[in-house]
Amino acid sequence: MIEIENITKRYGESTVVDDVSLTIAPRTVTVVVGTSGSGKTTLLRMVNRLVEPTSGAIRLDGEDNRSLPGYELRRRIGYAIQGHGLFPHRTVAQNIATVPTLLGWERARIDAKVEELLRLFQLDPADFGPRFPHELSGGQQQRVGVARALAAEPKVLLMDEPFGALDPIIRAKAQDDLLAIQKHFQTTIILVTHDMEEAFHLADRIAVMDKGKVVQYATPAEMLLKPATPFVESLIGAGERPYRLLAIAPVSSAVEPGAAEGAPISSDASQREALAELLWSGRDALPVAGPDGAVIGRVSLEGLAKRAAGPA
Ligand SMILES: Nc1ncnc2c1ncn2[C@@H]1O[C@H](COP(=O)(O)OP(=O)(O)OP(=O)(O)O)[C@@H](O)[C@H]1O
Repeated sequence: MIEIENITKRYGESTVVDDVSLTIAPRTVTVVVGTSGSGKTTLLRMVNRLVEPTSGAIRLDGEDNRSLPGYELRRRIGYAIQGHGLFPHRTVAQNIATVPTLLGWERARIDAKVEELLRLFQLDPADFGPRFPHELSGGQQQRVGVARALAAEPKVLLMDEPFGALDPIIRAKAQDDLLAIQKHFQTTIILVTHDMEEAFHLADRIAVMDKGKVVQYATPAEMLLKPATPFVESLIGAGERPYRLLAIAPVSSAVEPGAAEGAPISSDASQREALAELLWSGRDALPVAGPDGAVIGRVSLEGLAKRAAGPA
């Protein structure tokens, strides 16, 4: 659990993070979105104390993040940034081993971890381990950057526009990989992006920042249903793409197990029709009827929000 309590950061006269409070549940993905300069990066960096707050407190599992020296805190918290930040003169394996080495892990444990991570990120250890960063594609470098951030098995991973430099197709793949890995390691992730589609795809909860303040902190579905301010509404409405994606996909490909109340929707209907019905009726989920009329599962607002943001 991460508790951010009344955190403020001022530089001279300007308040760049203004009295922000957020509670982040363990093993969830929280995405911070907002316009450029709204304070997203500053907020993130106060968690691992790359930036010291002017006032307020941050607790990790109940422990104030000032109870450790900054460098020690940063060994415990993974940090991945845009452009990956790999050491150019170290191999991929050495890059991933950076923090475990600092922590004094035994060689065999480090080697096993490097191999496990490379495999998880679908990079053959024998082939990629000995390479240098410039011998990798952008997408591969990014994966190694995230693998390095996870090497010491941090409970918390901070990510600042980690996929910003990737083209849209690789980006969608990288996001899916991240979700799989987050589930595997049960990591708590805070990720900063300016991309709403990315936010909807990845987030359990989204924090929208505007001028240093968090103006809404909610699940994607809640945000779709009830944007807190016109600014949030404009962010959500920014792209037609999610709705187009929903319009071309049938409900049958979004069916989840489970029950829901009320009249069922046909599995042949479009996901956009299902979304319209959900929003219109204020329900979280609808039962889905198969071709023979029998209920085969449900379609949920949460599930559709994720799909709308996902790859086509
Ligand atoms: N060290 C600093 N000294 C003075 N002002 C700073 C410093 N760091 C950041 N700022 C200012 O704080 C504000 C918030 O910056 P921050 O990087 O947190 O925004 P952001 O939301 O992450 O923006 P972007 O999406 O453009 O990266 C900006 O106006 C920035 O100029």
